[in-house]
Amino acid sequence: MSENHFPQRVGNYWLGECLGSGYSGSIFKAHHVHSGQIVALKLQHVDVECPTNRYERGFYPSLQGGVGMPTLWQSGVEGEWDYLVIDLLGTSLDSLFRKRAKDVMDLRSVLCIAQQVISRLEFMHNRGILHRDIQLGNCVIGLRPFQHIIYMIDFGFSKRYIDPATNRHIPDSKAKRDFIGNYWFSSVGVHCRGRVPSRRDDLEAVALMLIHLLTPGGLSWTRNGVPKTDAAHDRLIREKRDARPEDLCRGLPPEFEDFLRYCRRLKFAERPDYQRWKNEFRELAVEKEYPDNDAFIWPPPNPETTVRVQAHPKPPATKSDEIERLLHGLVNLHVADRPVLGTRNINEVGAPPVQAAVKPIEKPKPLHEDTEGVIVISSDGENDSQKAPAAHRLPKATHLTQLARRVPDATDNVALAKVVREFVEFLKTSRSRTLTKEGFAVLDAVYKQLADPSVYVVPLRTSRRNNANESRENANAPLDARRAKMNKLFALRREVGQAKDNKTLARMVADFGTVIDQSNGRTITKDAFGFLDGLAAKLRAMS
Ligand SMILES: Nc1ncnc2c1ncn2[C@@H]1O[C@H](COP(=O)(O)OP(=O)(O)OP(=O)(O)O)[C@@H](O)[C@H]1O
Repeated sequence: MSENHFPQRVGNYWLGECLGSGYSGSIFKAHHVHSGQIVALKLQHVDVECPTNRYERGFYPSLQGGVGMPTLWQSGVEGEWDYLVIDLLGTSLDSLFRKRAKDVMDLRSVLCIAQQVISRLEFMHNRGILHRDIQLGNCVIGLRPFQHIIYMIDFGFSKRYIDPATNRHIPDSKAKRDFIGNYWFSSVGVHCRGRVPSRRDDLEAVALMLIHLLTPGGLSWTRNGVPKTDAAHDRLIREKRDARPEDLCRGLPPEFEDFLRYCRRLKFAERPDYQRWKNEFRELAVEKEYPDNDAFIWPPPNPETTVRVQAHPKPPATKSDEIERLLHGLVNLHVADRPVLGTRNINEVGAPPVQAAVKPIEKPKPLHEDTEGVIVISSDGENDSQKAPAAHRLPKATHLTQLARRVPDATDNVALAKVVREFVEFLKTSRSRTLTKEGFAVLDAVYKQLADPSVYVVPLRTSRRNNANESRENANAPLDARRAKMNKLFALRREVGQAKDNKTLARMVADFGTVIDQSNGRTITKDAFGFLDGLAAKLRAMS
């Protein structure tokens, strides 16, 4: 349909420049004939094959008032034109990304997109609506002063997943159905297996979109453009279906693979834990020392801090990769029952281990910093002559995970003191003061080793939902909460030297973990370091 056929005026609006055209209509900048208010007007001929304006109109009222949801100012049918008048918004993420000369988006921006888009879906889903067409072109930034907010647009494929008649979730079905969504980011379940879309699929699309932004050249099945034949579409479907999360996310912070796997494990009618994933991505941002908020700032401020991942498909494994994989496998191999530290008091400690344990093998340093699986952080500090020692330039998570794995083999207090000392030294040289989940895993392992290695212990780090409640409570008395944390850490630091046995130390480690877990930002303060230093010293003294 030629642009020349569009009317000059629709409803109370004069049409201006065309902002974009989709499958069944066009969007114009428009202004109100009386008030001059500038808006976006989505125009569709009433006879189009796919009358999405008609559907969209039905969803807007339920979405009004939500952050990042465009306001619907007017809608109707005039003559042969169906129109929606909504807020004029800014550029789509797709255009922003394409206009940029870089092949990947910076991690900070991607983490902001993750948090904001998950929030938008949480809002939509809470209103009983699925988006069903999550893609970069349907996420747009606001105009000043809302340029840091990402808006969701295009509800033409949306659907209510709560049946208004029964108030129940729509049923799953195995019946053959037409595909609704987009080629790039629609979930494997919906796109490749013909499943009925539900909340989990909106979220999986977000996961794929985030991974796409961080992958040079994008997800492999997006590289040949829109498939033009059935055969090309079938090939795309096969490629998407067969792509394993670990391959798609190789070299990315583990949160992205975890998120994709989480979405794929959700049951059809299950409510996703939006808060958990917003927290995961926020905490990753804090760990990377980005600002602790989700404001989308474009272009990214300098110096831009990026993670670069290896483009897929991965190159053939080199000899050193092979060796590294083998060694890594050996670290995880449990060939004998490991001796345990057990519950002991001062008089009992120091006995030699009853049985030789598998000696932990240090993961060899990567030969090249940009070797597969290693994140290279390019920032101002990259060429800094005061670089951290090479061992600390392993991804933080990997290093801490290795430490946690070594704890069960520390079968006497001297060995345990050595691991704790290494833990403290590592945390001290790390740029971030946040205790990550891998850091908590080290604490868990130390606690277990001190208390009773033979029983399962509840992880010290609680689920994010509890934590969110906690911070809400703390929001009423943030000063008190901070003071309580400082007092507790101060007391632990002071008392660790007086502990009489390993059980007491175990209790102190548990208290320590709980205080850090419940604090805002899970920061390791000076007293926290003091406690860990004291713990290492005490263990050595008790050997
Ligand atoms: N409110 C808005 N303000 C500014 N630009 C907009 C607005 N809504 C949409 N656009 C622009 O128009 C493009 C198409 O919009 P939209 O996706 O809503 O239309 P559509 O006809 O459903 O498109 P498609 O068929 O591609 O899904 C968007 O990618 C965006 O660039």
